[in-house]
Order: sequence, then structure tokens, then C-alpha cells
Amino acid sequence: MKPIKAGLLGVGTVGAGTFNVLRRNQEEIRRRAGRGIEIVMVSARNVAATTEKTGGQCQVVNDPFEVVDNPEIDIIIELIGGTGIARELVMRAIANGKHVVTANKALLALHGNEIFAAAQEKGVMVAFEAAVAGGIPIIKALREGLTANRIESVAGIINGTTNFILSEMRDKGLDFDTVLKQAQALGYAESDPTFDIEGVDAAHKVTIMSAIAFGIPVQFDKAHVEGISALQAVDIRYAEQLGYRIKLLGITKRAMVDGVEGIELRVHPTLIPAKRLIANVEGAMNAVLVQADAVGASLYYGRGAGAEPTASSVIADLVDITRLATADPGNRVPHLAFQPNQMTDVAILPMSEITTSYYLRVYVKDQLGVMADLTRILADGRISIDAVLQKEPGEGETRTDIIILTHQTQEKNIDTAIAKVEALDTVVGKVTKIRLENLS
Ligand SMILES: NC(=O)c1ccc[n+]([C@@H]2O[C@H](COP(=O)([O-])OP(=O)(O)OC[C@H]3O[C@@H](n4cnc5c(N)ncnc54)[C@H](O)[C@@H]3O)[C@@H](O)[C@H]2O)c1
Ligand SMILES: N[C@@H](CCO)C(=O)O
Ligand code: NA
Repeated sequence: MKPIKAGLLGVGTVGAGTFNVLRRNQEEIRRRAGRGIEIVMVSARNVAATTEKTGGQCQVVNDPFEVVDNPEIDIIIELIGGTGIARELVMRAIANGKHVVTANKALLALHGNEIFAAAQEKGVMVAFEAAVAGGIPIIKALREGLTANRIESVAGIINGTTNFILSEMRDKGLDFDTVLKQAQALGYAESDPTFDIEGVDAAHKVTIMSAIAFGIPVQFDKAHVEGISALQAVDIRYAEQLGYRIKLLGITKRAMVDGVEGIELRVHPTLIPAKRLIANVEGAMNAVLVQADAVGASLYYGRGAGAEPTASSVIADLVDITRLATADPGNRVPHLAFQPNQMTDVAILPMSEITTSYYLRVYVKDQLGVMADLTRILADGRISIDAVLQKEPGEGETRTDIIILTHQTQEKNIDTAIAKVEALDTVVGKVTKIRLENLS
């Protein structure tokens, strides 16, 4: 059988990785796919440099629309990134009847509904394993491996850059900016690294997973997004003293609020018991913990960023498409796991309605009665205390930190209690609030 022909848009970190792995393992890949997969045309900003990078093995052009409009090409691999030209190119590829492979989680989290509907209409596939947790086959696991289950929750370390920053800062005592530069040099960071640091990239990914897990449309605009820029070293230390690690988690789960089903969708720094496997995921590694009714807990671990780990998923999608291209669209794996006419409209909950435990750090004047005031306010809000850590004031100091871990409560309850605590004369400044998940 003749090789299937692909066109590649963007030869940066992931594009170059894809080209190299496909070339290196082409024989094994052909034996698995049943036919060869050839990148016959590439679009890049620097044609001369890319011709050299690709060893003159394919045609290199400047204009990506030339690739997308090439009638010889069956599959478009979009590795430019962003929601601008990438969106136009993907929509045009679909309109031209081509299958698409993309690593672009921003594009799918924001425009996935439109893209998948267009693909369904045209009978083409849009494959995106590389978009979530890089090399970990988590899309395959959620969409196919766990298809028997009612999924209850998905929680993961799904941004390599921030996990790398947190690990290196803690282990080597390096400062934030130094480690961020290293993450960029290693090819982990987004072209705008604020997407990583402020939790946006993780929110793109958890938005995609929430759609697949619960059979709802992608709804990035409803996600709560908080990154690591406000995280302080002192809280990382106190968390460790209490037996916890702080990780940037993407969380999506079913919840019942006043008898009505809703979905939590949130990204924020989270305390996790240090003894959990996921608490020990370090560097650019990712891990996704899924709770489902039949299988129970399952954990998926691997490289979440970087050229070849991401290429591994891009090529897996190329192979899937090669195998399935001749199948009737109705018999293929649905883009978002559920059949398009079987999606539900369960609402994403506002943050005030979510339920979790909390770490609170309260900076207080070291006076009699402070602790009594704090416990009274929490008790009034029906919030149970799980642990308290009271630091001795330093030599010659009259102020100190009190750290409180709470049991589960709704976010609106903790916010009401925090407002009352901040109004006390003995409390200095703002209370630090970090969410805590036991993930048991
Ligand atoms: N780097 C990773 O570890 C990783 C992992 C998973 C997913 N992704 C995603 O993969 C995509 C690519 O990421 P990357 O890290 O390879 O980025 P990159 O910046 O290294 O590569 C993008 C490439 O696209 C090229 N480009 C930009 N505009 C173009 C145009 N109009 N025509 C042709 N080429 C154009 C750029 O010159 C660059 O070479 C993004 O969507 C990213 O979010 C990256
Ligand atoms: N910037 C992303 C790349 C992988 O999607 C990360 O750091 O995880
Ligand atoms: Na993946």
C-alpha cells in the first residue's frame, strides 16, 4: 500500500521532534500502521534553515496555506500553536477534507466545539493526544481505556514548566526566574510562558479532559485559573512541615450542590499529602489521577513536555488516523468520547460552590485570645479544623504565623470566615488560602 501523505505546519520544538522520530522509527511505524507515513511538505518561517533541518527530504514552503490546500496531502499536522492562524489553518484543512493532528490545547480548549463539529460534518478526524500531558496517552485512556466507567474525577499535574519550577526551587534553592529560563531552554515552556505560570495552559488541558470525562462541551471560559506566581516559599515550607507538597493541579469532578449535579473545573496550587504517588511527581513529569466507578483509581505518569515525548503522541495520532481513515465516521472513536448527539449540559460550578479542604496562614499579633477568636469564627461557619501549626515568634518579634488545615467545606464558607478573620484587630494583613485535596 502507498504511504499516507502528511503536511507539517511549524517546525519548532515539537515539529522537529516529530520529524526526527518519524524518520528514526519509520520502519517500525510502517509495520504497526500497515502503511508508511510520509511528511511530504512542510511550512516554516525560515525555509532555508528548515530545509537543512529536514535533510532535504520534503518540500519546504513559507506559506502554510500552500500545505493545507495541497490535494496530495491526507493529514495536516498543526504544530504552530496559538488561536490565530492555527485556527484558520485547521478549519481550512477540515473544509478541504483533510484529517488533522494537533498538539494545540489552547486552540481546542477555546474553539474545540466548532472544530469538532466541522470535522464531524466533513467526516474527518481531529486527533490531539499531544495536547494534554504531552507523551502520556491520557486521551486514549479516558476516551477508550475507561469507556466502561462512570468517571468521577480527574486531577493532574499537567503543566511541565510549573512542576519543573516548583521542584527545582525546592530542591536546589534556585530562584524563580533562573528556573523559568532553564524550562524555556529545555523546550518545555509555551511561547508566552505566562500561560504556564498563570495556570492557563493547565486550564486548557483540564478543560479538554473535563469534556471527555463527563460528555460536556469544552468550556474554557468557565474554568477557574490560578497559577504559581503568588505562591510563597514560606507556605511551601509550612506545607512540608505538616506532611504535604504543593503542586499546581488541574481538577475536574462531579459534584452535587443542593441536589443538582454540577462539574468542578479548576486549576490552582494545591496541598497534597506527601505520601501520595502524585505528590512525588517531579520536574517536567506529568501525572493524571482518574477516579472511576468500575476501575477505581488509576494513575498515568510520564513526560508531559519536550520535543520527543510530545512527538510520541503526535505520531500515535498519525498511526490512529492511518488505521481508521477508511472506517465509517460513525464507527470511529468520537472526538470527545461521547457521541456528538449525546452530550449533556451539566453546568460548570462557580468557585463559590466547589467543596475542598483548605490551608490557611494567618499572620497575627502574638496576644492572648487570638487562637480562640480564630477557632470561634471557623466553628461559627461550621468549618472543622484538621490541624494547627503555631510558630513561636522569632527573637525580638511580636508577630507570628498560625497555620490551620480545615476539613472539607464550600469555598463560599471559607471566604466568609476569612473575611471575619481579616477584620480582627489581632490579624495583620491578608489570610493566605491554599486549597488542599487528599486525593484518596
Ligand atoms: N513544547 C512542548 O513541550 C509542547 C508539548 C505539548 C504541546 N505543545 C504544543 O505544540 C505546539 C507547538 O509548540 P512548540 O513548543 O513546538 O512551539 P515552537 O515555538 O517551538 O514552534 C512553533 C513553530 O511554528 C513556527 N511558525 C509560527 N508561525 C508560523 C507560520 N505562520 N507558518 C509556519 N510556521 C510558523 C515558528 O517559527 C516555530 O518554529 C503548541 O501548540 C504547543 O502548545 C508543546
Ligand atoms: N508548556 C507546556 C508544554 C506541554 O503541553 C508544559 O510546560 O507542560
Ligand atoms: Na497525551
